[in-house]
Amino acid sequence: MRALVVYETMFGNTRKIAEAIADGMRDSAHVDLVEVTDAPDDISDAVDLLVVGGPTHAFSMSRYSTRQEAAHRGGRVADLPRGIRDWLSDLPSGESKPIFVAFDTRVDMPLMPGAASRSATRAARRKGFTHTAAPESFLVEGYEGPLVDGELDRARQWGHSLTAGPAD
Ligand SMILES: Cc1cc2nc3c(=O)[nH]c(=O)nc-3n(C[C@H](O)[C@H](O)[C@H](O)COP(=O)(O)O)c2cc1C
Repeated sequence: MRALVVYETMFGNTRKIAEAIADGMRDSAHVDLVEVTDAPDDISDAVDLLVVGGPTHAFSMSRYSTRQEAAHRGGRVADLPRGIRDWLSDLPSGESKPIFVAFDTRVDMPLMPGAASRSATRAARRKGFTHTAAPESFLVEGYEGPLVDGELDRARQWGHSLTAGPAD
C-alpha cells in the first residue's frame, strides 16, 4: 500500500501527530509525509490512501485569518499562505480517488463543538472522494499545546490501524 500524509501546523503539535501517524503506518505501507505548503497539486494514481490533518480553528479547518491570529499568538513567524482547506478545494475533481481519512488537533475541552477533521471529510466528499474513513481528533492542552499525554502513542496506533490488515 502507498500512502500520502499531508499536514498543516501553526505551533508544531499537528506535525508531531502527523509524524507519529506516519510512523505507525510504515509497518505496512510506503508513506510520504509532506507539509501542506509542499503538497502536490494532484494526487498520484499510485496513492491508495490519503491522510490529511490540520489544527481545528474556529470549529473547522483553518482560514487565512485564523492562521494570522495563530501567528500573532506566537505560532510560526510567517503565516501560512495555504492550509488544508485551500489545498483540498484546489484539488482537481477527477474520477480516480484514493481512500480518504482526516485527523485534527483541538483543545481538550469536552463541550467544544467542531473538528477540522470532520470539515475536511465533508470537503473531500464534495470533491469526489467516495471512500472516506472515520476522522479522528487528537488533543492539545491549550492553543499552543503541548499535546495531552499519551496522544503521540494513540496517533501511532491509529496510523497502524489505517494500514494494517484485519488480522493484525
Ligand atoms: C485562531 C484559533 C482558533 C481556534 N479555534 C479552536 C476551536 O474552535 N476548537 C478547538 O478545539 N481548538 C481551537 N483552537 C486551538 C487549536 O486547535 C490549536 O491551536 C491546535 O490544535 C494546535 O495545533 P498546531 O500546533 O498544529 O497549530 C484554535 C486556535 C487558534 C489559533
